[in-house]
Amino acid sequence: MGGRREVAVSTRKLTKKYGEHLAVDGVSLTVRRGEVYGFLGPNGAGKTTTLRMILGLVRPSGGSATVLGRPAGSAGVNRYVGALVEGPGFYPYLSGRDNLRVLARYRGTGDDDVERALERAGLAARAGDPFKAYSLGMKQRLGVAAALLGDPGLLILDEPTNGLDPAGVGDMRLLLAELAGAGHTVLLSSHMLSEVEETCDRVGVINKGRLVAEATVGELRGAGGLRVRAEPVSVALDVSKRLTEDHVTAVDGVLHLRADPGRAAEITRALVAADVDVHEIRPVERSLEEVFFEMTTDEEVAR
Ligand SMILES: Nc1ncnc2c1ncn2[C@@H]1O[C@H](COP(=O)(O)OP(=O)(O)OP(=O)(O)O)[C@@H](O)[C@H]1O
Repeated sequence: MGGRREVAVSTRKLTKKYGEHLAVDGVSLTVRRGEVYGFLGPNGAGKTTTLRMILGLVRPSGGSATVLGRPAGSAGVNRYVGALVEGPGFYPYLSGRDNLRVLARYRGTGDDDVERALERAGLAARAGDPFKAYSLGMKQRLGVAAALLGDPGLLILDEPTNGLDPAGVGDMRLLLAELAGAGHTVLLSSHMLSEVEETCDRVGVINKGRLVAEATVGELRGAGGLRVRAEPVSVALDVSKRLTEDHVTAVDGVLHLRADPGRAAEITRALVAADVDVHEIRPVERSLEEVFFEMTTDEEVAR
């Protein structure tokens, strides 16, 4: 039950340091087979670096990643993985179709596969145009088409809606739904909640290199919270973090705890036991946007 065969991607305390900077800080996430998983976070949160480690393109400073039951980047595994991570090097003077044909040769697939990928990515009508004439959105579609070559079971797409207009975003949503319906697993990143909330089965939220939540969209939305005004704020923050495994943000001296509102009495007791004066503690209902904003707001900046 729930064994390795159910898991498409799993990372354990995956970490990447650039000098002293922790770009990815102990990320443990799980993508199940057949699901569309949204990896959500603001710019610079560490999404691309995490995806690159999962693909074996960047060596982790610590922790590990497993893809389809094998170590990330190990021989043979990438055959089952299609990826769009920062524009692949396309030849500017070749058409979209010919660019894909070159890649298809590497992947050991044929022209039928290229046509199917172009069709699925919504690029068939312009497949004969040179790459350099493509708009950003069309380049993005070509990147997705390239990821689809060989019909891999697992797709890893870094910001696939980047540069797409609203119609393009809608098309991408349909494509993802179609892929999921056909049994593919999709791991995609985005910095826009609205882009993942309809499409994704589950969401991992990353902020400043750390995974701050992993849940279904429904769970995130339903997740209760508590608003606490207490002094001294720094002690209240420490206690709250301890009680909620770090799921606390402080905005203007008010703490927002991602915790079951039913825990209000327990949390109050712990605060008082730490000599904190509790002025107010009450449950809060928030929209998904607020939940996301709270989880990804830089405490220091917001204060
Ligand atoms: N090769 C590198 N050398 C040094 N720092 C890096 C390198 N790659 C990424 N970083 C830093 O690591 C952090 C995370 O970057 P990353 O690109 O993974 O974030 P992201 O969530 O994908 O953001 P974006 O959506 O802007 O691409 C950033 O602070 C970035 O500046």
